[in-house]
Amino acid sequence: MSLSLDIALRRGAFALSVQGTLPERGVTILFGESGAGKSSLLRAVAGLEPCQGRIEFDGERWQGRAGMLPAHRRPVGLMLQKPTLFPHLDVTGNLRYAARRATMSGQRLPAQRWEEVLELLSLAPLLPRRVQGLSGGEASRVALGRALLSAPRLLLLDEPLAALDQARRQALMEVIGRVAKTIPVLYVSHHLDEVLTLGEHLWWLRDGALAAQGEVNDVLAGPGSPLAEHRDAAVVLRTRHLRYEQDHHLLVLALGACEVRVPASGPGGDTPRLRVAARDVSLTLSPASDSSVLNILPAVVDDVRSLPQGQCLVRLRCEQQWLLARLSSYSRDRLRLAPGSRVHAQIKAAALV
Ligand SMILES: Nc1ncnc2c1ncn2[C@@H]1O[C@H](COP(=O)(O)OP(=O)(O)OP(=O)(O)O)[C@@H](O)[C@H]1O
Repeated sequence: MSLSLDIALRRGAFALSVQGTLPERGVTILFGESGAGKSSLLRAVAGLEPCQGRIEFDGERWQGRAGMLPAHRRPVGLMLQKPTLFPHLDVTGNLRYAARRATMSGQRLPAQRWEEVLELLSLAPLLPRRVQGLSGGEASRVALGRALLSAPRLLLLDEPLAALDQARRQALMEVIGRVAKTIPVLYVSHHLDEVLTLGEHLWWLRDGALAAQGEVNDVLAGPGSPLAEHRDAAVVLRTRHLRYEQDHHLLVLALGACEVRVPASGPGGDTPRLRVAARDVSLTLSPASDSSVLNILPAVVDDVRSLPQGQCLVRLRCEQQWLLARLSSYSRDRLRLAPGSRVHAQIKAAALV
């Protein structure tokens, strides 16, 4: 456990009260609707928002009865919703400031770190630029670079990709995912796409309190899932790379003892996270041998939840992981689906691109 907190704050009519612990590594998405209190919570952790209660990080007390550790002494890399760069410094000056801060706080910035961050975020062409002239996306990249160069032990990001186009979003999500292999990242978002691409853990904030927290799939598929009624309800399956079938351009992944085939242009590298939308999963009682569907996985129904407009959401246990299927209530009744029913989940490979 890295960050542990039990805090409360009040701003006008809004009250925040949160108890939680963050894992030692990985991206934890702080998810919730607009006004749920995500930014307030992030700012409180950074020391920018006075609050009551306790905040500890790696055994250090940042906030407690004895007082509050000032923001500049907390080893956090912070990127706020609106990147706040120093207007009197150019991009180089902004980045060097963060690197100096790291050295002052006793962290040693490895020599190649500067080059790495410039490379990761394609910052070299921006170095001589004044910050006033930067586009929103460029300013976001500089702000993230600054956060990374401060040698943080905890990265706090408030909607860091909001100003970026899709290609840059994808690239930066990869950068953040890589950083999160070594330190914890608390990442504010209300985009399901970011949850499914990056989130290993999820803190779901509703009306100033954590409605659920845990491993991303446990929350997404859990009984009070924030997304159950969402048309894009989905889970992320953890799989292992098995092989690439060149003839059919298919990547074969292991999901427990089962194989899953996904269209791919090449063998790929990292441990694949497989996003499976509930609406792309259909169920049969026996495994179809004459179906065009490539992925047919045995599963057991855990729960069936009725949704509006004659729909239902079926939660399945499949190779020790959760899977969701969105069906019509008509199909549920026709197949007599109930907790304990043994079924076969069909997932079209084309839906997994
Ligand atoms: N100084 C303040 N005085 C009064 N209300 C405030 C103050 N600061 C924040 N609030 C209110 O607290 C609530 C939570 O704000 P916060 O910015 O933390 O939400 P959020 O989940 O980050 O929202 P968004 O996704 O829109 O950024 C909002 O209703 C906001 O209006």
